[in-house]
Amino acid sequence: MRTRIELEEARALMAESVRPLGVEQVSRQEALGRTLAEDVTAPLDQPPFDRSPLDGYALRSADLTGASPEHPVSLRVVETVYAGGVPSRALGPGEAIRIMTGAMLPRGCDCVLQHERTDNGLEQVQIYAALSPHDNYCDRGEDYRTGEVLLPAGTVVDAAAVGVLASAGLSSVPVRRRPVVRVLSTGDEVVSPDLHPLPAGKIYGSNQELLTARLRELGVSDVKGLLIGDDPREVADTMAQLLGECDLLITTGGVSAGDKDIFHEALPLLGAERVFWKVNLKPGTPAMYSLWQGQPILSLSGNPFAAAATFELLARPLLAALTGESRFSLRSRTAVVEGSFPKASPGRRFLRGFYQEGRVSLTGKNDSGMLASLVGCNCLVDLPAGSPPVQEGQTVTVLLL
Ligand SMILES: Nc1nc2c(c(=O)[nH]1)N[C@H]1C(S)=C(S)[C@@H](COP(=O)(O)OP(=O)(O)OC[C@H]3O[C@@H](n4cnc5c(N)ncnc54)[C@H](O)[C@@H]3O)O[C@H]1N2
Ligand code: MOO
Repeated sequence: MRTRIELEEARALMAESVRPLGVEQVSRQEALGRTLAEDVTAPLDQPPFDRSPLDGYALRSADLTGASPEHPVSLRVVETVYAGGVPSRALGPGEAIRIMTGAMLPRGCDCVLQHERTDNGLEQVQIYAALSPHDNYCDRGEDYRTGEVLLPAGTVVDAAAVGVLASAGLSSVPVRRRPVVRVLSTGDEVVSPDLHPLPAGKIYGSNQELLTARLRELGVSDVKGLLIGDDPREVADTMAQLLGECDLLITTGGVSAGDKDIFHEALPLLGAERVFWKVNLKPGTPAMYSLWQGQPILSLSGNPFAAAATFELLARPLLAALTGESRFSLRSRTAVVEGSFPKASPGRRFLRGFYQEGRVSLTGKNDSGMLASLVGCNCLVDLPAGSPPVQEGQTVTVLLL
C-alpha cells in the first residue's frame, strides 16, 4: 500500500486500476444528459424530399417573366398537394400546382409563390410576381445529408440533440454507461437524519445524503446511501453485498488512526487490497483507495467538508476514468482573492470559495468538520504546500465544482 502520496499520484493510481464501464444503447429520451459513445451519422437526407416553405403555388420561373399586379400571368391550376401527400404528376409549362407548406414539390417546378401574391385561383390563377429559379424552394438534404456526422462522439445529449435524433428517425443511440454507486457512511455516533429526537452523543449523518445528492447532480442516477455502525465484520459483510450491485463503492468515516477507524480491519476482512492511504492534502488526508476483485472502493474521511472536498478531488476523476465522460473532470481557473485566510499551509490545502468572473471570495469557515459554509461554494481554492496566509488581491488557482 502506498501512503502519503500526492493528489496527482492518487488520481493516476485510481485511473490505471479501473476498467472503463463501456457503452450501452438507450432510447432518444433516455439519452438526455448522457455522453455519446460514438459519432451519430445521418441515415437519411433532411428534409427527405424537395419541399415548399410556403402555402401557395409551385411554379416554373420561366413562365413568370414580367409578372406584376398590373400585368399578371395566368396559369392553369392542375393539382393541389397537401403536406404529407405526393404530387401525382410533374409540372408542365403554363401550369401551376397549389401547394401547402411542408408538401413535396412536384418535378418540373423550380420556385414557389405565396398565395398572397396571386388571386388564389383554384382552376386558373393570376400570378402577380416574377420569380427567379430556386426562389422559395427547399432542397432535399439542405438541413443535413445522409452520412453527415450529426452529433460527434463525446457530445452531451441536450434537448436540441434529442430533436436532431428524432428528425433523423433514430430511436436509440450508444452512450457511455453510467456507474452504479453506493455510499456507505460508518460511525456508531451517526444516526439517520429522520430519527427524532436526536439521542445523546449522536449526530445526524449528512455525508451519505450529501454525496448521493452530489452524484445525482452530476447525472449518476443509480445511487443509494446507507448508514452503518463501527463493527468491522458487519461493515465488511455490507461492503461485500453492496459491491455485488455497484461499480463504485464510496465509504465515509473510519479511515483515520483511532480505535474505531475500522476500515484498516474491515478491508482485510473483506479481502480487499488497499492501494493507497493518506493523500497530501487538507481536508481529507486519510483518504484510502482499495480494490476488491478489481472493483474500486474509495474511502473518504468522515468529516463532512473533508468528505465533500475529497469526493470532488478523488471520486470525480475516478468517475471520469470509469465512464470516459468529461463531465466528471474538474476545470481549473486562476482567480483574484476577495477576503483572506489567516493560516499558513505547510501542506497542500483546499478552501471553499465562490468563483465569479475571475474573482474568488472565500466563503467562510473552513474547518474539516464544519458543513454549513459549504452552501454557496462553487469552487475549491487550491493552495500549494508551503503557502503563506492568503491575502486579499492574491492570485490563486481554483477548481470549479
Ligand atoms: N490521532 C489522529 N487523529 C486523527 C487524525 C490523525 O492523523 N491522527 N486525522 C484526523 C483527520 S485529518 C481527519 S480528516 C479525521 C478523519 O477521521 P475518519 O475518516 O476516521 O472519520 P471519523 O472519525 O469516522 O469521523 C470524523 C468526524 O466526522 C463525523 N462524521 C462521520 N460520519 C459522518 C456522517 N455520515 N455525517 C456527518 N458527520 C460524520 C464524525 O462524527 C467525526 O466527528 O480524523 C482526524 N483524527
Ligand atoms: O484531513 Mo482532515 O479532513 O483535515 O481533518
